[in-house]
Amino acid sequence: MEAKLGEKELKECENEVSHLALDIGGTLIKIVYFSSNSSCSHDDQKNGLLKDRIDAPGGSLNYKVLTGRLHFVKFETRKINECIKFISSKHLHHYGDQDDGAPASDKNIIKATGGGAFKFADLFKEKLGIILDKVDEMSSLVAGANFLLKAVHREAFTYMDGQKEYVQIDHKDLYPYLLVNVGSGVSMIKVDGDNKFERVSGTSVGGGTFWGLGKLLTKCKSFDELLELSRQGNNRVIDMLVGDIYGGMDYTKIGLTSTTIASSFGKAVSDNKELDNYRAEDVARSLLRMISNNIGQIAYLNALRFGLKRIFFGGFFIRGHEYTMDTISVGVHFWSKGEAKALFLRHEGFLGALGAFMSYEKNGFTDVTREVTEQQSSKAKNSGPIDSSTRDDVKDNGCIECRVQVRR
Ligand SMILES: Nc1ncnc2c1ncn2[C@@H]1O[C@H](COP(=O)(O)OP(=O)(O)OP(=O)(O)O)[C@@H](O)[C@H]1O
Ligand SMILES: CC(C)(CO)[C@@H](O)C(=O)NCCC(=O)O
Repeated sequence: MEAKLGEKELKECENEVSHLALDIGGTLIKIVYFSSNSSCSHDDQKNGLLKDRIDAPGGSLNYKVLTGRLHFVKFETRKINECIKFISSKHLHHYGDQDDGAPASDKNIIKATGGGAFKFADLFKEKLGIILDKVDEMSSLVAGANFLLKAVHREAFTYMDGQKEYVQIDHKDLYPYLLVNVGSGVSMIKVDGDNKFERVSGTSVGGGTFWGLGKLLTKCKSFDELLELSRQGNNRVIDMLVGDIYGGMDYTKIGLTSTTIASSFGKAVSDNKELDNYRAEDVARSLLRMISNNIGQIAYLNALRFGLKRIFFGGFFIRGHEYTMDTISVGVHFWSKGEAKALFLRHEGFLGALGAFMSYEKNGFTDVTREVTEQQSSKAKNSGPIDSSTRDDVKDNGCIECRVQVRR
């Protein structure tokens, strides 16, 4: 489902929109923007929401607090013109930083990350008159992940044997962790703190590989169709299992059961079948399992390399898909003998865009995380993070209710 302007969106145009950030990837463009319902009330000030600003040298007078929603929208990069139309129709391009000293044509500066911030800079200038202010992709991913993990309640969860369990994140015990962003390609980042990280590995066998090969092998027209097919398939039809090689037996000595995949797609060698003789469902299932297993294994090896116990998986490949998450989790559990844990994020695909959004902090937004956290603490009288109350399915387009502090 791609974004289209509906009545709801048009209504939102009436709200005050501030700050738009983009993550333009190899396959998908992710957009995050904030729309406010109202400015902060006197009560909010009494409740201490502005306390830090008031106490801070320079005071709070330069800032106002807005309550509203962070919106998440995505488009396919190959349909970048639809994205540009969307931004234009909602007038989002007016909501970056204003460079008052610049000539009129260069006034709107929008934070953007991902390779497309470089590749499409001229297109955005030409079509929307905006300058893309490039934010490093890796630091955006890390900033986005840290923000979600610290500020958004019920953001991280484990998924194993069909069981989803939300994980309460202890802020003091968050670092270090491994962030595995599965986009078109895969980046693995060791995160040690706010803006403290190192990209320790990567693999080109990622979401683009699954979608690209899947498209060729099954003739699927959309990524979701391919995922749906995979749900209905049986990988044992094409994958060669240990039991296929060992006459139905386990290879106990090295810890392999008869049902372990010995060779992904391996049965196709001896089956004497053409592609058409396989069900597309089974092909899709084997492919998803192969890619997910491989990512899980490389992630685990990197966690082992640095002694990391928690691995957070993000990127749009995950897509909240049960079988993908299950395969990755089982892989990490199997190889680490239960020592390491795979965790997933509800806003998995928007880490980079959120990180770019957070980078307005220096100029306009300040302490978004804290404001979001404080909103809940004033509501629920505890110091935990907010319940993100995501309205729609964040797999596609959605929003988080929150409070942000912006420069006047
Ligand atoms: N609607 C969709 N269309 C295309 N791919 C999708 C869709 N939904 C999920 N995906 C998966 O998500 C992947 C892209 O994920 P993501 O947006 O995180 O990466 P990207 O930013 O485009 O890539 P990169 O970071 O490598 O430049 C695709 O390769 C595909 O596996
Ligand atoms: C090139 C990027 C960082 C672009 O997002 C991503 O697609 C990626 O991490 N690819 C894997 C490249 C590699 O490390 O082999």
